Amino acid sequence: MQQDAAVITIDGPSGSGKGTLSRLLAQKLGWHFLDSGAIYRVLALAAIHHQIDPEDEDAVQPLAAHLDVQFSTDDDGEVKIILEGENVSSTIRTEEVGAVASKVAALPRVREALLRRQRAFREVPGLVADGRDMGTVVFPQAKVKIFLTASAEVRAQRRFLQLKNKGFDVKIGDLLHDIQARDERDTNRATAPLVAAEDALMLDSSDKDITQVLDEVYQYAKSKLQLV
Ligand SMILES: Nc1ncnc2c1ncn2[C@@H]1O[C@H](COP(=O)(O)OP(=O)(O)OP(=O)(O)O)[C@@H](O)[C@H]1O
Ligand SMILES: Nc1ccn([C@H]2C[C@H](O)[C@@H](COP(=O)(O)O)O2)c(=O)n1
Repeated sequence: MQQDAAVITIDGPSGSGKGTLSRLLAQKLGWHFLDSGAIYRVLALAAIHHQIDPEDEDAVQPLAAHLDVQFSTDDDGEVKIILEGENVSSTIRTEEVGAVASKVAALPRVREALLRRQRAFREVPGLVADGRDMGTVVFPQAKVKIFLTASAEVRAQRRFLQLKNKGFDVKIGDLLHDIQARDERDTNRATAPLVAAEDALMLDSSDKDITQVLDEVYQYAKSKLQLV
């Protein structure tokens, strides 16, 4: 039953490695995976396509409530995202879409409209949920909560390598500026700000590679959930 499914939440700022960690952890456990940032990014792209002002709550709320999006996972574990019939899996990953996502995400009625959609990902045997408010708002009853951080400079460097490898022409100074602006907006918004849940394990990944982070979180989750 959906309500019986265990949940592990992984929250933190942009580029801290939440997505990478959550995907690997879900694979290791054989659990489902929710990339909640992708939902906000898809909504941002829909707003761009429909020429809707991302700060106009009255216009964005109905778009969020009726968002025509499907998520599917292929045999290699790759997630495919279809918005209004179009494959947007890579388009949503640009910094431009990320910045608009951060604006639509600041609107309280938009967040409310997306709650049920996110909670529907909770299925047996379990869910690893990645975002900003997974442990505080969406799944406050989760037994395992992680708040993953890294310095802004380390996150900008990681994003630089990631985007370079994808063939994007980017400057590290611009990326650092974007990351700091996004941190500021995500942390200081009134509704569901980026903040660690009181019962979250705080983990700074600045000096750890992803294998170390995964191992630490896996051991912690195993002991909290009493998995063998
Ligand atoms: N511990 C780590 N050490 C080095 N690189 C890492 C580490 N964790 C993640 N990365 C790399 O950093 C980049 C950003 O990671 P990722 O996309 O997982 O971050 P994120 O927190 O999900 O960001 P966003 O919230 O913006 O989606 C990726 O290229 C990833 O491979
Ligand atoms: N649970 C969430 C997930 C994401 N957001 C917002 C904040 C981010 O700036 C933007 C894009 O997220 P990313 O893909 O970079 O993780 O979406 C949020 O407010 N709450």
